[in-house]
Amino acid sequence: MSDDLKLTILKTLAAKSSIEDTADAFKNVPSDVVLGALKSLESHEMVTYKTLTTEVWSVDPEGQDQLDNGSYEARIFYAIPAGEQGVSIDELKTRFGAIANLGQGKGFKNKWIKKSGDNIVRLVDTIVDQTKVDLETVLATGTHENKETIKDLKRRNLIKSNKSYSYAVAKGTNFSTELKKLETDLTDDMLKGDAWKTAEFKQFNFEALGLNPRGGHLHPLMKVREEFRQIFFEMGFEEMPTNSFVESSFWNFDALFVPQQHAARDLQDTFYLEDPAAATELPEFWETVRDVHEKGGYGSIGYRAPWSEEEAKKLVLRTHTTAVSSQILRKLALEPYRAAKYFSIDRVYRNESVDATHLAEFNQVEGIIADKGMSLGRLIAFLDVFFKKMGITTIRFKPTYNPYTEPSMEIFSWHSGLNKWVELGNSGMFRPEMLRSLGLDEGVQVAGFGLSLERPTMIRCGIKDIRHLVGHKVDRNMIETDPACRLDKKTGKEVATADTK
Ligand SMILES: N[C@@H](Cc1ccccc1)C(=O)O
Repeated sequence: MSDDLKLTILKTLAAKSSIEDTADAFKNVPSDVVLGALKSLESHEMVTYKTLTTEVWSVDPEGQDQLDNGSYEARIFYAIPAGEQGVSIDELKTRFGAIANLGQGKGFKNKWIKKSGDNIVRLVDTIVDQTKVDLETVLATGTHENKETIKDLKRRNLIKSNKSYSYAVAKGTNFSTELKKLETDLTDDMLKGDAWKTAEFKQFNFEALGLNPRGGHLHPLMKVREEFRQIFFEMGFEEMPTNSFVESSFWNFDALFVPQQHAARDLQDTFYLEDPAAATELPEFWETVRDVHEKGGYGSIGYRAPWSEEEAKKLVLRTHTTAVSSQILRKLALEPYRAAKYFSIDRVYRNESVDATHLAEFNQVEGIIADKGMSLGRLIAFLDVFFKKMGITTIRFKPTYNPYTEPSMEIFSWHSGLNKWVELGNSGMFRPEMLRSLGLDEGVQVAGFGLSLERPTMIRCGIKDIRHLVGHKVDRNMIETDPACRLDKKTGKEVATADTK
């Protein structure tokens, strides 16, 4: 804002005590510039001002045509020869086109012309083209004293209005012809002397909008995890507590009827703890588990191989969240029977070499459904609904082997982007060797399924390398801008689905 203009305003006020209309006083200054200067002076109470609004009319192209060539009604009038014969309506239409009707209408109203059979004849000898006269007035003065005329011309789309603003200005309570420079900061220089006592400070503008703060963004894994949680809750599941990454081999393997000689227990697959290396004791029912491994039971012949208590005590970083499910099922077995659905989503560890599709630590989404009469058919139906809720509409199953489930099924989904079936997870009906030795009643069937959290997240966010989901490899730009990574906290839902990516 130029101080010059402000000074000019103040000086004009000093001389005249008020400015009636800034449009007259500052002809060449645009009104928004004047307004800026006035606002600034007003904030220091040096002036007060009132806004004056004027409506200025200008001639539209159609009005300009009538200014140049006469109004439509005048053109029609002059096209009609004097005398009783007149001219045929058809001929006027051919000569004047669309404006013939408009001109005739106005001519009838003005009593210049009348209809006679199929012809139009004159009623008067001479006319005054009032429309043209009125348009000339508007062109010259920006308005017309007759408000009805303005209305009529506007209705006929011959003129249009433009508002212009100017201001009436008077002296304010702090009026002076000098501009004070207001301080914005209290400085240590001011404090060293007496300047702070007399300094005048600029007021804070509490109306100004601040910059939008850079908010946090959810990590894609957290986002997809939240979606899964919501789906589980919607479907009546309870969340299992999963706070311990370290479990005994007993819960991670033995209670699940994984034979002690199984390849998955090898050092290549499982991280064993060094210190402490072993759990001090096994749960009270460990002998039941030992017996089913060594000798069988519940219709099974067991593995008929030696089972070592020491092996079961070894502490491991849990290789799957089923190590948590086994404990929940044991708890359930000790309570009076009830149907139950549990889920967990948490970190597991496997001794894998890391590449674009493998991490040594990743997250599992796991669900178990315990119910009398639970069946493979119900599990398939359930998984269908479950994955549909994730936007994954096409799934299919392939038989597989797990030591703790029979039958077992791998879950595949059709990935339209990759144009192939991708494996999503694993599932099955827990074996009686496991359920009965955990203490669950005969007749209680338990279905389970597990999948990685990373795979659906990669599909969802279009991430090709799983390593880009962890640590410093996470693409911050993607997290901040990819709508798939923006989670609506209320609904937990997102726009993109596996099929649209
Ligand atoms: N634990 C299995 C998943 C699973 C859970 C429950 C039943 C069947 C399979 C895995 O790690 O892949």
